[in-house]
Parts: sequence; C-alpha cells; structure tokens
Amino acid sequence: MTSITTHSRQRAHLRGVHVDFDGRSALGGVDLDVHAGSTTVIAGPNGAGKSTLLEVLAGTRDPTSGTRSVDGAIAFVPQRTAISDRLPVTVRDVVTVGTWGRTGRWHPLGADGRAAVAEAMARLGITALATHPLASLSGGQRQRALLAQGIARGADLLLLDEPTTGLDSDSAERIRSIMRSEAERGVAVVCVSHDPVVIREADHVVRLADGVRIGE
Ligand SMILES: Nc1ncnc2c1ncn2[C@@H]1O[C@H](COP(=O)(O)OP(=O)(O)OP(=O)(O)O)[C@@H](O)[C@H]1O
Repeated sequence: MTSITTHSRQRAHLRGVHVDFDGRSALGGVDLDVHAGSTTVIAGPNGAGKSTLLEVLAGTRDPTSGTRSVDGAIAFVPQRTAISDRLPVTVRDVVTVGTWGRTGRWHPLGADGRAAVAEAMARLGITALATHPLASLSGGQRQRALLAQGIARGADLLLLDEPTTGLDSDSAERIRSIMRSEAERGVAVVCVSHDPVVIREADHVVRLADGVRIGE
C-alpha cells in the first residue's frame, strides 16, 4: 500500500515562471505545484502557453525568469505527430528507449528492463505489434507505443502532450485509463489537453490564457 505521505509528496514546483520568445511573453508569471499520485491537466486555447509550460516542467526549456524545482525522474511523452513516421524502428525499440532512464543508453537490457518493456507493451495492448515498424502503425497505435515508452521509464513525473488528440474513443479511453492507473501507483501525471473527458477526469485543472493562469 502506498502511504498518504508518498501520495501527497510534491514532485514539481514552479514559481513566477516567465518565458519570452524574442521579447514576446509566452508565459507571464506562472505558479504550479504538482503532487505524486495525482493527475493535472493544463488546458486553454491555442497559443495560451500550454506546451511551453510542459517544456519548462520537463526541463527542456529554461524560464526567462522564475524558479523550477523537480523531485524525481521525468518521462516525457510527445504527441505522436511530433515523431517522424520514417524512423526505422520497431515498437519494441521505441518502448525500450524508455528503459534508458533506468540502465543508461546503449547498455544491454537486463531482466528488469525486459520485464518493464513487456509489461508496458501489455498494459497498452501492443504486445502483438512488438516487431512491427513504427511507420506501419495507425495514429492511435503509435500514441500507445509512445505512452508505453513513457511508462517503461518508471518515472516519478509523467508528462504528456495531447495524448488523446485525434484518437477514437476506445484508444482514448485506454490512454486515460493508463493515466489514472499511473496516478494510482503514485506517479505525478501532467498532461496538456483540449479533450473535455481528460479535463473532467483530472484531479487538478490548470487553465491558461495568454500565458497566465485563469479561473482561480
Ligand atoms: N519556439 C518558439 N519560438 C517563438 N515563439 C514561440 C515558440 N514556441 C511557442 N511560441 C509562442 O509562444 C506562445 C505559446 O505557445 P505554446 O505552443 O506554448 O501554446 P499552446 O497553448 O501549447 O498552443 P496550442 O494549443 O496551439 O498547442 C505562442 O504565441 C507561440 O507562438
């Protein structure tokens, strides 16, 4: 059983985060706290700063000013459209990359890594696709492979960029169910989404407009 202490543990903490692009403000002083064992959705209109905020959380973009602290390992699941469909890799290759966070790059997979890859593929229902090229998958299957990569990492903070966009309702439900179960396992799940069901099911909703939080 996971203790209440573990579940309420703070995983990420942003204060006064500003991001400017060429002198234009994309984020104008955002505060955010993310806790273990919860789901947080970043919502808002196009251009509101959602992806920029996710990038700051991920550590791939430095704030122009403000502070960021993150406690634990991060897995980032990009939108499937952000990945080239020409990459000559199989589904198992894609999921195996997730274990690099455990083993270090290019190290042979040990039994733990192989088990993590197999479990992640089984949870996403893509075991039968393991040897298929990424390029041969449908959009929904590709998004599942990317999420399997994210959970194979075994991270404390799982960041997802629009994971259900363009998926049919069964595929979207599978993705939502994995997000819920990861949170139940104690992971802090943060996702950018326009999907009303994802937003309704979230423990916390951060609404952005023009780079600032609204509705609080
Ligand atoms: N690399 C960049 N260079 C310059 N401007 C950028 C860059 N990335 C984002 N922006 C600008 O910052 C603002 C916020 O962009 P961001 O992508 O974070 O919004 P978003 O809420 O994720 O939008 P969408 O829903 O369309 O994905 C926009 O005005 C965008 O044009």
